[in-house]
Amino acid sequence: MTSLLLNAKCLVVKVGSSLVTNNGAGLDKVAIAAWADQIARLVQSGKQVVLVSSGAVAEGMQRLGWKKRPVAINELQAAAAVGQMGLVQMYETCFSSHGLHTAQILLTHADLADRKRYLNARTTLRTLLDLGVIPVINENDTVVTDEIRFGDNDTLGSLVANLIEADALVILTDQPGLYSADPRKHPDAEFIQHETAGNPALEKMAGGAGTLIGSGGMLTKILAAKRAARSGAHTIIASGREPDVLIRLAQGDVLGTHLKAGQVKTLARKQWLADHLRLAGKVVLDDGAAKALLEGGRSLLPIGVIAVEGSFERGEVVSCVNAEGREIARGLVNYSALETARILRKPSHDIEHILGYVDEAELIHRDNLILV
Ligand SMILES: Nc1ncnc2c1ncn2[C@@H]1O[C@H](COP(=O)(O)OP(=O)(O)O)[C@@H](O)[C@H]1O
Ligand SMILES: N[C@@H](CCC(=O)OP(=O)(O)O)C(=O)O
Repeated sequence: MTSLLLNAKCLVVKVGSSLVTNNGAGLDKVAIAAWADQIARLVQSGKQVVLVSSGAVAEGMQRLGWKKRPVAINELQAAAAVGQMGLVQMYETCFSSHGLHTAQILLTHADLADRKRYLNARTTLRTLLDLGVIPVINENDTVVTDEIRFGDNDTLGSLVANLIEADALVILTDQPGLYSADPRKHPDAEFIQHETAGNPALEKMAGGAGTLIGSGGMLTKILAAKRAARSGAHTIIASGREPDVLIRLAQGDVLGTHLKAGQVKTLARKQWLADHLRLAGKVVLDDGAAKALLEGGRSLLPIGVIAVEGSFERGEVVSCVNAEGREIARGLVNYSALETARILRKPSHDIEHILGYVDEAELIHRDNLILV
């Protein structure tokens, strides 16, 4: 068995807060220099690497002399703004000693939910990679609030892997990988070396964050692997403290937990639809429409919709639920919630008569729809 990184050309490497900041003690210069050194060697060997780094809040707290993580969102945002300066300074210094440029990219959920901004981010990232620059990504903590933030960078890492259609996502953390239970609480837990990403059994093994510095714990890593697998990316969860971990993985050594992407790759546009973490609204389908989507691969017509919820606009992503309320698909709507409420249960040839105009015969075209 060889490492899933052996043949990967384009990778996303994510490093967690506890690693980057030495458990909140301040930026770990030695560790950061070691990852930069490894990434530089990977780039020199022809690979493309995007770095997703946490640690802004923890480093900001350290710089401001705050002992306790604040609860107030404005204080967290202030800490992130201070800490992000330290993070990028450190990465720039470390990578420039290898003759490599770095680029700071701060993303929010809204950036990836908006199709134009999503495509802009993708083009910029690809351009940077083609130029041999190392993009250093974090969430734009200063402008996001609790309801709209990714929160943990595992999720962000998987969305970035999907965005650039990376071959692998490497999540470096403070444990050697995934165990059958949190090893901090269950020292006898078994190590998981190989699994298929998306196996529901993994979610039961994974617990929350191990320290007050990290967020999300193993569960967000397992869910990130499931998400990344949809675009064909394998995930490796490994210890960032293991010497030369990235190099050894790239040479074929099996370190950490390898979560293989089992499923067929979803088209990039459909992947973008699936990656929406928050949806603008809901349409409830009758049984016939649900069947047409699930079994016939058909578009959703207004006649198959029995109710509408939320206040979405044309072009937003909505959830399609069956009569029992279970989500079966999601897609880009051609009509707003108000318009949909007026044309639901009606045949498409009546749309013009009801609304005074017609955009499309379908409420959601099958090219803009993904089953979930
Ligand atoms: N099944 C598990 N296997 C390994 N670690 C686990 C498991 N469940 C929970 N954890 C915890 O997840 C922690 C890593 O996640 P987290 O604290 O969020 O770190 P990071 O900042 O690297 O994202 C570990 O320190 C560990 O205590
Ligand atoms: N964007 C935040 C990261 C949030 C976080 O704690 O993520 P992680 O440690 O990767 O679980 C920061 O830079 O502080």
